[in-house]
Amino acid sequence: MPASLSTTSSRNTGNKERSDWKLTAYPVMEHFYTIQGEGAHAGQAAYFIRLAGCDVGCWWCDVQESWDASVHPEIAAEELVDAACESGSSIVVITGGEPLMHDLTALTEGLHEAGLQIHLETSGSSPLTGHIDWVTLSPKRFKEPLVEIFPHVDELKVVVLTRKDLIYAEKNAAECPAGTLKMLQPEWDTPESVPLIVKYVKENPDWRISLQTHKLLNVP
Ligand SMILES: C[S@@+](CC[C@H](N)C(=O)[O-])C[C@H]1O[C@@H](n2cnc3c(N)ncnc32)[C@H](O)[C@@H]1O
Ligand SMILES: Nc1nc2[nH]cc(C(=O)O)c2c(=O)[nH]1
Ligand code: SF4
Ligand SMILES: [Mg+2]
Repeated sequence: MPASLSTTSSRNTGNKERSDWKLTAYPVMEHFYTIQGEGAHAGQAAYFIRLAGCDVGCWWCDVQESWDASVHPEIAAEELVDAACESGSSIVVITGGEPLMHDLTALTEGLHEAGLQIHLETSGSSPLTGHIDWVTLSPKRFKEPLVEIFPHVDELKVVVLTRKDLIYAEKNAAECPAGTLKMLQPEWDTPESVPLIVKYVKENPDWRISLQTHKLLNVP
């Protein structure tokens, strides 16, 4: 294949050299148009790009089939941007897997060139790349966020199973900018966490509850 037609890898190598954004390819588990189910933008139509690969390993993760990038196809940024544009959405959510395992420079350049707003769902465990309009940080004890992400956080969303997670939520909130939206999200299969979260938010009203409403609506 001529060099001009070959795709370049999105692997997050820290290499700042940039090639044409259209040809940069990412391992993608799925991309689809749906309703944002979680957090501050819940209820808004959004195009989701779920990049494959995750090295965090949360045992309760609801998308474990995303972890192994090698079983998912590489898709060029141009195809992803075209699909997002054709959906008619004005918001694109980049999620995963752990999307920051990939250099998001090319993908975000293309999405912005198309006039789209870019939201990111991340554990913050790899370096932040690309230009993002809304950063949702969901920190994990299994692989802690890098401190460099904290100044960029718009929304902190902590998954709660037990009381320990509320302490972990406060520890992370202390690192985030003033004005960060602070969300507690029940782990889906741990309904016992709900009374704990309700009590906590009533006593600490600077926190809000985020529910995975897409699972209630039965949409992707
Ligand atoms: C699948 S993750 C992908 C993005 C990134 N790896 C992260 O963890 O933020 C997307 C969101 O779903 C949350 N999540 C994953 N499994 C969950 C579960 N079983 N219950 C509630 N939230 C969950 C994560 O904490 C994160 O906020
Ligand atoms: N509808 C819908 N909303 C979501 N918000 C965050 C999600 C994610 O997996 O990152 C997600 C998802 O998987 N589906
Ligand atoms: S960091 Fe995100 S994708 Fe990775 S295991 Fe945890 S919830 Fe799943
Ligand atoms: Mg999800």
